[in-house]
Amino acid sequence: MTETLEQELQTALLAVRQAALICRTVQSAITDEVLEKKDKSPVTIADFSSQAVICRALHNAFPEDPIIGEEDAAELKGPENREFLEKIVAELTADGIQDPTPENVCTWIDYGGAKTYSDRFWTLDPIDGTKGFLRKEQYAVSLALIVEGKIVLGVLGCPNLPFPGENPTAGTLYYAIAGQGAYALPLVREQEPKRIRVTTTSDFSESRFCESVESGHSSHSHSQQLAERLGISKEPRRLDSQAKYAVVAQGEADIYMRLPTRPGYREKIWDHAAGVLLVEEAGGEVTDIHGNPLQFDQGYELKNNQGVIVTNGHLHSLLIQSLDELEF
Ligand SMILES: Nc1ncnc2c1ncn2[C@@H]1O[C@H](COP(=O)(O)OS(=O)(=O)O)[C@@H](OP(=O)(O)O)[C@H]1O
Ligand SMILES: [Mg+2]
Ligand SMILES: [Mg+2]
Ligand SMILES: [Mg+2]
Repeated sequence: MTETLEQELQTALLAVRQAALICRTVQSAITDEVLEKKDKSPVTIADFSSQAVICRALHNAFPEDPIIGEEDAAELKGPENREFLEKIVAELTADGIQDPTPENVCTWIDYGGAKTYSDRFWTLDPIDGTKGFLRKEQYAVSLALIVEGKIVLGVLGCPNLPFPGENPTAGTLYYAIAGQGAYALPLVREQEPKRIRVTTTSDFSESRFCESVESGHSSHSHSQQLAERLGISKEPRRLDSQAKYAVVAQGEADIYMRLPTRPGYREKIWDHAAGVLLVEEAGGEVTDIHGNPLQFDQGYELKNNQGVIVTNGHLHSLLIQSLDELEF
């Protein structure tokens, strides 16, 4: 099946690159263009612009494919947010997108409105790590294609992760195809992709882990307890978004722990799908905190999973064993 994904890969790379460059422009200019969602989390002009351009591109190329995206245009349609919608329109106009009328922009965003599982669908996080984006730190544009419950293609745009040998502000575009490896290329220009691989560290005392910046997204106290128990002495690397998966996939850290902060929370598929394939294709391993595989056939949430553990593979089973002794 994988050899037939060339059109999907090219469409996804082009769309994520375009969206990531739009996000970068907005991030450099950002002032107070934020809406608060029902769950009190922030969403910006860049989140909506990114979802609009990616869904538009996917819909043009694959009109039958459902897209499970994080955002929707419901709030934008209210008169109280008309000015906010106009700012998105202005941003997309400045970026040379054709015909970004307010109606079209809402339609494009709502192409990402699928909620339930199907045999073939895309999942999109137009900006993962919106809080990082607002802090002018790390964030990612994340897109994955899931076929028969398996992630077959993942693309991750990380505008603030440097590509080795390039200007530090160049940013990196990552992708992986099931069975074909994980790759990185500079975000800003065409270049031969470079294969990336996880580390070979098998000793916790030499390992480094990464985790969320926000302790509301991943329990820092539990990861610290675990690190002490396993003899991990290096300081954790805290960064927002699926950039954490990229950092493990390219061997800059050995572990990414996402530990539940409350029992009822279920991880969203768009927060993980692209990153998971990237790490697996770079030779690493990803499960939930109980060692179970993440199930991407349960709708928009990882209903049957709790937390996420990502490693280079060598450290996985011991880490899961130690986690079993903690209470969540
Ligand atoms: N309680 C809880 N537990 C786990 N995850 C949660 C929780 N609440 C929110 N979210 C999701 O966290 C996404 C951002 O995760 P990060 O790892 O980037 O967090 S951090 O910014 O580094 O703190 C964030 O994604 P974005 O909204 O795309 O930024 C949310 O989907
Ligand atoms: Mg997210
Ligand atoms: Mg998001
Ligand atoms: Mg969000």
